[in-house]
Amino acid sequence: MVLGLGTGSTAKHAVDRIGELLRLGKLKNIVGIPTSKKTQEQAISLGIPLSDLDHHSTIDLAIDGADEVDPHLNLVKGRGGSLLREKMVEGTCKKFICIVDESKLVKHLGGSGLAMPVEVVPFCWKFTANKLQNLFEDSGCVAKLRNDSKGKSFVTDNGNYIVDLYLKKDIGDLQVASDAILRIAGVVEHGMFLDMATTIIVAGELGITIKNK
Ligand SMILES: O=C(CO)[C@H](O)[C@H](O)COP(=O)(O)O
Repeated sequence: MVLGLGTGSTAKHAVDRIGELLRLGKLKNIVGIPTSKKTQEQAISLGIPLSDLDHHSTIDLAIDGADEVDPHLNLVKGRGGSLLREKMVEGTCKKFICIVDESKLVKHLGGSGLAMPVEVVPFCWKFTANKLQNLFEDSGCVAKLRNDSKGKSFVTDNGNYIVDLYLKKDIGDLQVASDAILRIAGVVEHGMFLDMATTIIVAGELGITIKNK
């Protein structure tokens, strides 16, 4: 079984558990495809055999967290900065299980006032950020370059920057917005994961809810 290994504080628990099941001999014949360098390091430390998309063009199952989930199981991801590799891995899997707590449930993606991440090439990033801000002018968009904890530009695993879009209103049709973002030169990928998750596991005060596509 080829398993996509997600990134973030939630996915970390799933990867730990996969490592534990392997160690106990309860899981066999699996290979993991990590969605970030951080997850790769974690998986190596747990002894999970790893590979990549060059060797496995189809993934059986991916498990990851998300920053926002709408009622149609569309997601915002990438506030942890790993959206490109996550989208490459999760875009090629037969089943994508996303685990969140109920604070991540929203009516409309991007309407929470929190960041909608876009990975951009560092070359003339201000040009790209301005284009993004202008694209969503009607939604009161402010585009900001993400900084790391030392106040320097955050650099992704792929050597790119992240521009976070802060929206005052939702951006309307998500597929139209996605296509428009991807048409801007300088954009590598965005954090809207549309129609990709097949199952959402939501942890709430009253227990666990499972939503299937
Ligand atoms: O997309 C991601 C990383 O790029 C994460 O899955 C997302 O940010 C959720 O993280 P957490 O489980 O820590 O809340």
